[in-house]
Amino acid sequence: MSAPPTIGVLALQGDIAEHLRVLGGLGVRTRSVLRADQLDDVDGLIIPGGESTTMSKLAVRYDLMDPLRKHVGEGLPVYGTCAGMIMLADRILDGTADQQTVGGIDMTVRRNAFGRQSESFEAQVGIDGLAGDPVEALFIRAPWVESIGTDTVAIGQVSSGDRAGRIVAVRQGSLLATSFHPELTGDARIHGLFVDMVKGQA
Ligand SMILES: NC(=O)CC[C@H](N)C(=O)O
Repeated sequence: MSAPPTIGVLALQGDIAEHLRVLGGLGVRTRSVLRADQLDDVDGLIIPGGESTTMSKLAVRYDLMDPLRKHVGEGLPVYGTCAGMIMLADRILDGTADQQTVGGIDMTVRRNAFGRQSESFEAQVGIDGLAGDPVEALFIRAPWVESIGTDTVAIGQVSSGDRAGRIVAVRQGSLLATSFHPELTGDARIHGLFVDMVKGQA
């Protein structure tokens, strides 16, 4: 049997521990990534939820922005949740003037699109390719995907209510992003999908 893959969590800011915990339950090796050279040691990377403007500033300060772009360009599988989704977007709306992203997914993402922290909510989201019930998705000052390019696949949309149809999960090649936080709701299926992507099985 081949060794389990090592999946890193970008540890600049955000809900790092929660992702490490879910990954640990899936039998992969994990490590926190804070330096560019650590990117060479991982088979996949998660960019957590948090605050994308802060994460962006810290990535620049820690000399991680260009190395992250390089690894994404070379095909490193990366999964971004919420602020992590924003970090993976080629284009953002309602960002701050100096806000940079790693990019990689051909999409336009609107920050804080679902409203303020007090308007955090849960909704059921069916994810294409995921067996079983829809995911109980938790949105916290979440972005939505305003538009996607031809190579980007919308794999999850809000199914009911006044946000029905909003794209909240996308995949483009080895990159995956969700507006919501499966690391906080105890449903490991999306992390499982990402582990399969890292293994080249999805
Ligand atoms: N829960 C989150 O990750 C919130 C994201 C945050 N609103 C941002 O713009 O970065």
